[in-house]
Amino acid sequence: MDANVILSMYEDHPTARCPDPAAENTVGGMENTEGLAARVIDLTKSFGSGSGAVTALDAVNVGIRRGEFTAIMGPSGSGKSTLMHIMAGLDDPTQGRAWIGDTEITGLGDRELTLLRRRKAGFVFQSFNLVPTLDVKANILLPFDLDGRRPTAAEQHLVQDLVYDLGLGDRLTHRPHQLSGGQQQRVAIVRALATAPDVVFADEPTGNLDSRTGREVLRILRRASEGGQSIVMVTHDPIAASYADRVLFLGDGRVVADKPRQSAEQISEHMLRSEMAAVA
Ligand SMILES: Nc1ncnc2c1ncn2[C@@H]1O[C@H](COP(=O)(O)OP(=O)(O)OP(=O)(O)O)[C@@H](O)[C@H]1O
Repeated sequence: MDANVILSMYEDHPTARCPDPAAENTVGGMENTEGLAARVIDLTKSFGSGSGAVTALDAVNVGIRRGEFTAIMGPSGSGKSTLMHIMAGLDDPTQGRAWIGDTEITGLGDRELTLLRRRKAGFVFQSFNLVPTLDVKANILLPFDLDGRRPTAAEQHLVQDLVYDLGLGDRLTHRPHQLSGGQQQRVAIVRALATAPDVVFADEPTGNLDSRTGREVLRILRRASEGGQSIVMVTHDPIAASYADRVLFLGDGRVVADKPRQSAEQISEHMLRSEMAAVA
């Protein structure tokens, strides 16, 4: 893994900005925007052009409530990762607007966006993993280092608790290549939560984990949301999604259902029904 790619999550991320978002500041289907940790309106994302063009997102409106654990589900190719990348300010929409907290990120300069991401957001993305030249401890403390500060006493406690809960205590001096995929994933999770960011974006955070560790991660994410952080998690796993307060289902680049907490059985049933509808 190229260290520059990983650092780019926290450092300047060169992207083409949405030049002049023309949409009115009315948020379809969203209540009071003050309670939202992140939101997007009329979000459209296309890749390619001409006959090869793909519409990954089609006029999506989503608000992520503060202190809520939101799961995003949907068939492969439905736009989950694209939505999360744009919400996290790691990619730009073709059209539409996006906010983290009260700050609109579409049109924001690279430097401001970097600072905002660094201070307000945490990331667990499979494609953005650990810096290979740093040991586990340094990887975990990277967001603090890049922000030019040391963790506060409370943050040190939080990190220690997370390291203990996720069984990484005896791995702090190891480099990523000396860890299993699941251990690397756990380090990424500790790093994402270490600064207690307002919003954590997690793409398949339990994907590489055995079921016991996966449950521990989900409990930790739930606990973080109960403490007031917002969690946005893309997952294919109905059991993982059953830990969330809210489940958004995407289909063909649109939000096709927005449900309050569901059991794993209800989620599986919904997924099955929508997959059958798609092939009918
Ligand atoms: N960089 C890209 N260039 C071209 N097409 C892309 C690109 N990124 C995504 N797409 C297309 O956009 C659509 C949505 O992709 P996305 O990765 O968001 O789906 P997903 O729901 O996260 O899928 P999965 O569950 O398989 O990870 C897909 O058709 C995909 O092929």
